[in-house]
Amino acid sequence: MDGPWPAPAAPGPFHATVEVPGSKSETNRALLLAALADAPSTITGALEARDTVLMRAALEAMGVRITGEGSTLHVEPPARLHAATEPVDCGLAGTVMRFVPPLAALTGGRTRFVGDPVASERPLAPVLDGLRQLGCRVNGEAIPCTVDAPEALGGPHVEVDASASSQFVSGLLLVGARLPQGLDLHHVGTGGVPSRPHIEMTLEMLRSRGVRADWSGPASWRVEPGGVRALDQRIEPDLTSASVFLAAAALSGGSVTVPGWPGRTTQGGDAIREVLTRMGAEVALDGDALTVRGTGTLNGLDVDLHASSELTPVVAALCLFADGVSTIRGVAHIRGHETDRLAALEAELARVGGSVEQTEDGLRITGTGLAAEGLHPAALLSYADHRMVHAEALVGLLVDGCTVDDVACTSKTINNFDTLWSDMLDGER
Ligand SMILES: O=C(O)C1=C[C@@H](OP(=O)(O)O)[C@@H](O)[C@H](O)C1
Ligand SMILES: C=C(OP(=O)(O)O)C(=O)O
Repeated sequence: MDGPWPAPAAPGPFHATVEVPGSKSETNRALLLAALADAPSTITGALEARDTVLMRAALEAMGVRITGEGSTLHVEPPARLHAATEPVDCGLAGTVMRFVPPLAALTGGRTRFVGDPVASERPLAPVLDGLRQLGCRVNGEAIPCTVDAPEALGGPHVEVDASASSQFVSGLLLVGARLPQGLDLHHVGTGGVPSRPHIEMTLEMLRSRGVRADWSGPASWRVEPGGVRALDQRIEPDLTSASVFLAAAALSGGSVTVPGWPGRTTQGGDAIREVLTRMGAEVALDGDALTVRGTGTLNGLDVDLHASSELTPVVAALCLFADGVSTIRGVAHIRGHETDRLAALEAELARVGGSVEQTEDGLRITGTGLAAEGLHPAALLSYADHRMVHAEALVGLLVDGCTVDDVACTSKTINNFDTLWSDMLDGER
C-alpha cells in the first residue's frame, strides 16, 4: 500500500469468522527440527509470512531441500548441514536470529548473519556466548555477526543469561541432541526467564521427535544426545495473531470466531482467553471454534504477561478503552522486541490522547471506557513492528480517522493483515 493505512472505524457490531494463519513459533521450530531429522517430513498448516520465509531460506542455504508452496511444506534434511556461503538474512525475526546460529554451530564452517537495520538492537549476545562456550569462534555481539564452528563441539555445560528472551534457551535446546554429550543448559541471570510456554513448546516438539529433553531445575534444562526423528506435523493457528481479531469483537460489541483453536497448546497466546474473560467479554470454546462476544462492558485489569508478553500490544489497546486504571506487569524484556514496545505503546496511545505511562516492568493505562471519550484521531507510527500495527488497528476501531504509517510490516507474521481486517469488519451485521 502506498501512503499511510487508514485504520477503519468499527461499523457497529459485526459477526465474523477469521481463519488465522499458522503459528510462527511452531512453524519455525518444525522447519528447523525437520532440517535435523533422520528422514524427510511434511509440515501442514505452516505459516507463510516473512519470518518463516526467512527461516526457510536460511535452511535451504545450509543444504536443506524444502518444496511446496503455501501452508504445506515437504522438508528433506541433507546428510550433513553445511555453512551458508552467502550471509543468512535474519530480517527482524527473533526465531531466525536466535535459532539459526546454534544450527550453524553444527556445520563445521563459517556462517555470517545479517538482518534489518533495527535487528542489531535486539539482544543476541547470550546465545552467541553460549556458542563460544561450546567451542565456536564468534565475531560480534549482535546482528551482524559471524559464527565459526569447530569440527567437534564441546559441552555439555552451558550458562546463559536468558532474562531478555526465552529464545536464547530455545535456540540452544533445539540443537542440544546433536552435541556430542548433549546439553546441560543453565540460566544464570538475576531476572526470570520470560515466555515459559515457548520453552515448553520447544521441549514438547523435541520430545515428540524422540529427543529426551526436560527441565533439570527451576531454570535449567537437560537434552540427551541422540537422533531427531522425522515427524509430520500439523501447525496450530497462531493464537497471538488471533488475539487482535478477538479483541476487535470485545471492542465492537459484535462477535469473532476463530476456527481451529487447539484444546491443549503450548502457545502463550492462549492466555488471551483469560484476559478477555476478565475484562468482561464472553469467551466460548465450542469444539475447536473459539468465539468472543463483546458485551458492551470492558473492565480494566491488573495482569502479569511475563509468560505471554507477545500479547502486550493488543492488551494495552484493550486497556485504553477499558473502565478504570489497568496495569500490565512482568514485561520489561519487551523493550528488546521488534522495537521498544513499552516506549512505543506509551508514545502511540498518548498520540490519540490516551493516558499511559511506562512502569519499570510494564504499563499503567487509564482507560476511557468504550465511549472513547477524550480521544482524538492521529497519524500513528508502527516502528516496523507488526504488533504495534495490531494495537493501532484496534485503536482505529473506536477512534475514527486514525492512520498507520506502515501496515505492510504486519507481513512479519500475517501476509494479508489489512485484507483479513477489512473482511472481518465487512462481516454480518
Ligand atoms: O520462541 C518463540 O517462538 C518466541 C518466544 C517469545 O520470545 P521472548 O521470550 O523474547 O519474549 C515470543 O515473544 C516470541 O514472539 C516468539
Ligand atoms: C517478539 C516477537 O517476535 P520475535 O519472534 O521476532 O521475537 C513477536 O512476534 O511478538
